[in-house]
Amino acid sequence: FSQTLLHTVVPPELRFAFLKLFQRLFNCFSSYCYYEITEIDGVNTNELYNAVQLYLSSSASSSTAGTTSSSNRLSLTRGLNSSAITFGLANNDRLSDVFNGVSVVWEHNVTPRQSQTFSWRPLPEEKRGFTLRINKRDQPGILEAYLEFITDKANEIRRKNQDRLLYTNSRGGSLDSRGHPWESVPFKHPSTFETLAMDPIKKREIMCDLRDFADGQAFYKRTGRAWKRGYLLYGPPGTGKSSMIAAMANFLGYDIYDLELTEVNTNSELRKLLMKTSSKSIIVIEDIDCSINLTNRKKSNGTGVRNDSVSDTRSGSPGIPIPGDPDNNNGGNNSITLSGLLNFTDGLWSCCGSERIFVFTTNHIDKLDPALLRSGRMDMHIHMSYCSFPSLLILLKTYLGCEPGDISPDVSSDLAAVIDEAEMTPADVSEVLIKNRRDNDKALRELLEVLRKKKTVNRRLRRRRLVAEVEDEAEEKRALDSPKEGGGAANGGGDDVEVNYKKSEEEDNGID
Ligand SMILES: Nc1ncnc2c1ncn2[C@@H]1O[C@H](COP(=O)(O)OP(=O)(O)OP(=O)(O)O)[C@@H](O)[C@H]1O
Ligand SMILES: [Mg+2]
Repeated sequence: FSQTLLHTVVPPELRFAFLKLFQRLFNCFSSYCYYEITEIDGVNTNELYNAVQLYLSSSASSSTAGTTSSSNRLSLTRGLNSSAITFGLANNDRLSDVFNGVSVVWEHNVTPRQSQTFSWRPLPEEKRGFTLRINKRDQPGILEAYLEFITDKANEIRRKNQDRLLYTNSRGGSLDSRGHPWESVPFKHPSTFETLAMDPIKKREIMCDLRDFADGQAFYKRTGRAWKRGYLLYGPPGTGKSSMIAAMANFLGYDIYDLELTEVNTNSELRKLLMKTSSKSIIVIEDIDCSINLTNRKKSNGTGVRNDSVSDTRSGSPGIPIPGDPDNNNGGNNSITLSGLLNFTDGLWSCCGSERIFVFTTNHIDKLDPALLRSGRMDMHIHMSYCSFPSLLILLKTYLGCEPGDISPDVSSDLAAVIDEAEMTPADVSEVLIKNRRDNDKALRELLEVLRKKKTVNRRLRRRRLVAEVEDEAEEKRALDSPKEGGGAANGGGDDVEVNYKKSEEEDNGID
């Protein structure tokens, strides 16, 4: 009641001035420094807040030496489908900690947000933050080292926690009440580099590359490069591109942001999504050739409809994000373009975090714009191929528990003889193995049979294609040899040019 009375009687300006004066007096006489770490810092999520929360939750749960909570009340949370339980400080609870012999106090503050008359986006209903209290005489030496310690510790906890997060932008560009455009679920894909069937040498190369990247903070700083790396995975469906991404995430302990480009309407929306990704993450765009008209680098028609016409393609100089390009700072109506995507991976905005991996996948590398493929943009092109003999050995081991020594030499050489020509994907091979996993001999017999059949079919198809090609060539030759009919040369010259132009464009696109 007294508070309501105070609010109604005392004008807000006076109340504010009084509060400020009181704070100044308090600061003069207090022997402590206070640091506020709020959950949202302007537009961005404050990574330090998350780190502190993780650090304190582990301290609170294990009640390590030196850490004491002022009350026995802790909040417990377990996310949907998550296997980890997180301890947290309850609202407005305190916890004291000791670092390098200096004691500090943390307080978790949750206050209801003042109702606002206007806001650009819905804000969370409450303001959350931690207050760190350090004695003024200890503050100069300890603060920086302590915060660094907390950040490292939080990263370690995150890594130990087996649950990675998988984020999607299925809501399009709209934000939730905490200002996040991404929705997350615990990521539990069991694929690892051990279970991934591919050439072992190539696999080792990729693993070393990933390890070098994760440990390369000093290298990237020294060379003046942004701490990010791009991988392009290409190959037919079912060769393990998505499994490879999961294996990468499990190997490095990174979260995955699965970016659905068709849900993003404008380049600025794309940029906002990028800004809201955290470091130590893999940003994935699957089937990039299907998600966007990647040859269209021109301004779209402004209706939000993508312009797929041939006449609009291949404009602009490839490879360079165009400064001042209307696409890059559009008013909100333009649909997403290639230059927007290139800026996303490569422009200045792509460096608004660090330690990030971009992975694009495609079934048709020949359909991609050279701008996307140029070196420095996608650092490594990884071909996921049909099942080879070394890949088959990995599948036999994971699905049947068969070591190479367990397979009879005859069967082994029979398999080796047909596997390449059969052109079967690891997904197809694993289907046969799963079906017969109770009986290894039967599985191998059936697999051999399927591979042989597939090899025969492939040979027949290849022969038919060859005959058709020879016939086409002969027909073309006949057409060139025979004299031109009618007087169409003067009139139809332009058409000839048009046809030739289209043909060369098809060739450019890599249609073989
Ligand atoms: N190289 C591989 N090693 C192990 N398993 C594989 C491999 N490739 C495919 N598989 C199996 O096949 C299934 C499908 O593979 P995956 O989704 O990774 O293929 P993809 O290349 O991403 O296909 P798409 O191009 O259709 O997206 C996986 O669940 C996995 O079990
Ligand atoms: Mg896939």
